[in-house]
Amino acid sequence: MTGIPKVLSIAGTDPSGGAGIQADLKTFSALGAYGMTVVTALVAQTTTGVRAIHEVPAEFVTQQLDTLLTDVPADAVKIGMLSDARVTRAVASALRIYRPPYVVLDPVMVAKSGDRLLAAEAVTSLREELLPLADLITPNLPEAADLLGEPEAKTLDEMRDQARRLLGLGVRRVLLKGGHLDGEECVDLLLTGEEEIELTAPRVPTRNTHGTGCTLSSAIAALRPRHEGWPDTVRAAKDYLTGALRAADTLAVGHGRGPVHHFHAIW
Ligand SMILES: Nc1ncnc2c1ncn2[C@@H]1O[C@H](COP(=O)(O)OP(=O)(O)O)[C@@H](O)[C@H]1O
Ligand SMILES: Cc1ncc(COP(=O)(O)O)c(N)n1
Repeated sequence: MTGIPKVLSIAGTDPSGGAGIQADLKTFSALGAYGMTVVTALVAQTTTGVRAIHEVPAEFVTQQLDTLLTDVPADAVKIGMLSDARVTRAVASALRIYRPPYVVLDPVMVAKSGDRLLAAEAVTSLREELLPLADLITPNLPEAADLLGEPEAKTLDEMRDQARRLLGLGVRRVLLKGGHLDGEECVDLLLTGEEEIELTAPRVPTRNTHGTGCTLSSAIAALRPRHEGWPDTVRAAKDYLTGALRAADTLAVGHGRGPVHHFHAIW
């Protein structure tokens, strides 16, 4: 495409600015995209964890989507926290109507603090209604295990097997993130149906990893309209995230797991 991509995040909030919709907008801006948002939940959270969640009614999520997308079509969409099954179905239904060219689904379930961001009973709707509409899903290891109803992968080989089984659920492409495994490198696996690609980055020695998943999925959505294909896009997005992690310790935000740092760069 030519021009500035208009990219939509459908997600929950983080007042500390490290994760959720706030992280998504920072990522879009840093990567030269025009950011738009549809809020699914207001979350009282910070670097130390989630205190409370105020859900947005599904009808109002639909109203936001209709209002926005009838005026401004999105060149790409990133989906994050959906909070419950009704919101999940509302988003699925809007995707069927508006058919954005690229849909990146980060199946957010549990915050790093351990708090649930998607009701346990909504996992079925996510799997059955939303997964088939996504061009790429970006689960971490606990999310992949939950989607498959299996124990969490502990090795790269187990990750590869689970990524293949995720494709078997009817998704087009899977980026299975390996940040939760130990090791000097953070290895993610991209399965496109045609290729299986290992994406490796040095593990940045920081505890400030709040918002890594949000940042990666947003970077993919921001970059996809201007890159050749998914492997190219995901590589560039991971490079951006690794840079943001390297810069994380220059920030001093909060008393818990601090956020990654978004800085402006030309990609
Ligand atoms: N310390 C780190 N250094 C470099 N990359 C990391 C680090 N921690 C996580 N990542 C990368 O950040 C992305 C998201 O990480 P992961 O922890 O797997 O998922 P989530 O943030 O959704 O829990 C992945 O690309 C992962 O490889
Ligand atoms: C609203 C919202 N969405 C997602 C996350 C997960 O964050 P992370 O990227 O650290 O896994 C979060 N903490 N809050």
